[in-house]
Amino acid sequence: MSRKEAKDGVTVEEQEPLLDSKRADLSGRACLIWKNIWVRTKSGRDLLKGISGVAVPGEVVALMGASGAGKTTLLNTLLQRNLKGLTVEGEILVNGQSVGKSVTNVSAYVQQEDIFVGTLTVREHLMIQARLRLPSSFSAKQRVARVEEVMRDMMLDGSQNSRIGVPGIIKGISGGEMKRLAFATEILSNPPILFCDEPTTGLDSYMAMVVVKRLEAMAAEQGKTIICTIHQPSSEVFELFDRVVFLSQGRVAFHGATDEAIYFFSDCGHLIPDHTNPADFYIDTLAIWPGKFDKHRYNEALQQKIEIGRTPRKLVSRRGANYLQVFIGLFVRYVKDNMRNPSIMRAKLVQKVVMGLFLGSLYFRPINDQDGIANLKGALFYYLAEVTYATIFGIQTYLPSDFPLLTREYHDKIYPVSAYFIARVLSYMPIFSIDGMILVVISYFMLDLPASAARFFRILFTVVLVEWNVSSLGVCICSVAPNYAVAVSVTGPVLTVFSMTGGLFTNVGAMPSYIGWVQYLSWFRYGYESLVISNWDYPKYDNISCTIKKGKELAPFCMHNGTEVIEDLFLFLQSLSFSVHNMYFNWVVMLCFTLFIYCIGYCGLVFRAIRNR
Ligand SMILES: Nc1ncnc2c1ncn2[C@@H]1O[C@H](COP(=O)(O)OP(=O)(O)OP(=O)(O)O)[C@@H](O)[C@H]1O
Repeated sequence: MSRKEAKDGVTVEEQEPLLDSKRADLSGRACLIWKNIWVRTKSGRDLLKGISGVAVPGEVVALMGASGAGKTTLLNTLLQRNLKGLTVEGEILVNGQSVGKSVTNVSAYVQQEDIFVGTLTVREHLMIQARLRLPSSFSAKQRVARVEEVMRDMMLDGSQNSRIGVPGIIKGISGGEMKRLAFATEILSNPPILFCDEPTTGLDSYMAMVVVKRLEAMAAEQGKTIICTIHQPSSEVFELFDRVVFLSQGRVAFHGATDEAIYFFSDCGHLIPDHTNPADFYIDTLAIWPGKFDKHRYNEALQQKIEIGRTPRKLVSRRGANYLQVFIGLFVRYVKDNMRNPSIMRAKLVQKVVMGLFLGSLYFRPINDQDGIANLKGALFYYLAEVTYATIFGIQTYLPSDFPLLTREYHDKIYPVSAYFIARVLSYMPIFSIDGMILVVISYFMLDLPASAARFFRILFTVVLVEWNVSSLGVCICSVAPNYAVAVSVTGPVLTVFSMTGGLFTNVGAMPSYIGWVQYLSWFRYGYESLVISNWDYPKYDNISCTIKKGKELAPFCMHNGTEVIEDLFLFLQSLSFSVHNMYFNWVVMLCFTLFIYCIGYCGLVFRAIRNR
């Protein structure tokens, strides 16, 4: 874009096309215009009042203005996001075409808040993002090459093997590196338009300068159209922008080249004092006189640009990765995250070793009298309780924190919710199977359970199935509940009800019919019945003495063998159709429940993700 000096010393752009036809055909370029945008709240308040503007390839446009001027509202309107409860009128065109919400296909959005999976390294994060964002036609080699290119572009080579970290929780890369990583992530797929919300917030002046210089270089070298909101830039940073849009009270107070601002303000009788930060001066001045720009010749030039920008040109949408590729990317991401999360991996496995040893030591005696029977009944129920509480609260501690990243990437059209959901569930599956197995393996012989491979595997599989059932409920509640606090508040009572109706604590056969149905939802019921059948229906327990308290007293009610124990338990549960034939039926029921509960969770998550745009 060439400029010439006008007679009055004002620099104006020559009337050349915004995009010549050759450049437009280079498909990677996009010209964005917005015309006569009105944004209104339900109560009738106008947040944006007929705003128009243009952003062209090769330029960085800064949206500035005092707090509450409407910068974020304009950015959201251009991006078609966060507009709940607002009505929007006006025209938004990319290369002369109205794209609506599909603006996502030709743009990337670097949001103010950086959200990453903090356990990954910079390189791992970008490799996974390359899998998620680059077309499936890219080979592994090409993905590596692209990642290395953006790391070089964003000067992240030095920190590529550092963990990203979570500010205030896990020490990781610096704030500046995190911001550059956010840019690197968004430019991987080489979008023609880049929106940035406050890209320098939280950075020191040097880092802010580095970030804006990178933006400037990307615009100049790659022909990107870059639009950022920015708050109080230093003079040096301000001068780096090609074009500034000053907003005041929902109107455009100035829209033009950065170096034209000084002439516009002096035309309006506001000469910038020496040693003053121009951005601060302009914003302070704007607050008191919105509306002057409408009559100024710079506005006429702007309107002409907008008209030229309306001419339809070719626009190539981003092609994404296929389903399998994004699924693999997400699965790798969450497996790595789980493996590196000490509370999920190490703490859980150590906990199960400790609890297995504790349980085995507590009931470490042969099952040869009535005390042994009572102990073993409790120990079998404890298996279910241990895999229930630790699993569900373990999932609920971490899963809700996935939601912000999920909604962001979902609305960026990087993957569908189903790919995330399946990958997340499958990443949890090995952990929430192995820990139950550890519990059983460690305590099995200490509890004097049947020395039979078939019995061992039946008990093991029953415990694992219960754990899968519990995991599905944990994931489901987190997917449906609006936040962690609600999820935990709902879970506590649900677990109490299910454990109470599981068969050990309550004579469920005598429960009133209006509440009795609850037991049919409880994995405690199905799991306990299968454990009872697997264990007690075994010849080992054929010769049990009627004594209690280490052979000193005779028990008032005596069970002489495992069959009598089963009969006694099933008598207690008689009207529940507990039966020795239910072993495999219970497994099928628990599997079906697991799948059904996951389906409910998935639907709830999709609903929440869609609403969160
Ligand atoms: N959804 C909404 N409903 C009602 N009012 C809103 C909504 N969104 C924004 N506003 C109001 O619109 C005005 C402009 O807000 P906006 O966030 O766009 O300002 P901003 O220039 O980005 O300010 P800041 O620099 O403080 O972020 C504010 O007065 C804000 O309270």
